[in-house]
Amino acid sequence: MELKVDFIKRENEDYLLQMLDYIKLKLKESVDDLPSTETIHWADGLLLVYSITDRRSMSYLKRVGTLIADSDIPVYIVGNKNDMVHLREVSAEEGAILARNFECGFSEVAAAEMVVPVAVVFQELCRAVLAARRKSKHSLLERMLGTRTSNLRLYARGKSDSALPKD
Ligand SMILES: Nc1nc2c(ncn2[C@@H]2O[C@H](COP(=O)(O)OP(=O)(O)OP(=O)(O)O)[C@@H](O)[C@H]2O)c(=O)[nH]1
Repeated sequence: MELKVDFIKRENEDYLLQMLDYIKLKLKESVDDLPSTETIHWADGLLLVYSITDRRSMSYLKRVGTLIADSDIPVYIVGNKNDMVHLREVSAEEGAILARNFECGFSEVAAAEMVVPVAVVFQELCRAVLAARRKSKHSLLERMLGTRTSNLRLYARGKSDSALPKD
C-alpha cells in the first residue's frame, strides 16, 4: 500500500515537472515573440523598454528594430532599472547608439523609484507622435477608418462665402 502511494506521488511529480517545463517554454515563447506587423501598424508610437540589468531585453529590442526599420513610426527608447547599476549588463552608451540608429529619443530611468522621468518619456513620445502626424497629415480618425485626407473632401470656407447672405 505504501509503495502504491509512493508510486502515485512520483507519477504526479513527473507530471507536475512536465507541466512546469511546458509553462516555462510558453512563457519564454511569449517573452521572445516579436510584435506582429498588425500591432506595429496599429500603434501611433512605440516606447521600446529594456532593462539595463538584462542583456536579453536589449537583444530583443534590436530584433524589434529590424522589424520597424522601414516604418516612420515615432519611437522612444528607455533603459529601465538604472537604480541597479551594480547589476548593469547594458551600458548607457549602447542604449544611446541604438537610439541614434533609430533617430529617436533615449533615456535611462528607474520606473520603480521616480515617476517624473517616466512621465517625461511619455511626454516626449507624444510630442514625436504629434509632430509625425502634422508631417504626414494623417488624422487618428483616418487611420481608424483606413482612409486618407486626399480621399476626403473637407469643406473650407472660401472668400466668396462672405458675399453670401448669412442664412
Ligand atoms: N529595481 C527596480 N526594479 C524594477 C524597476 N521597474 C520594475 N522593476 C521590477 O521588475 C519586476 C518586473 O516588473 P513588471 O512591472 O512586472 O514589468 P514587466 O515588463 O511585466 O516585466 P517582466 O515580468 O520581467 O516581463 C518587478 O519586480 C518590478 O518591481 C526599476 O526601475 N527598478
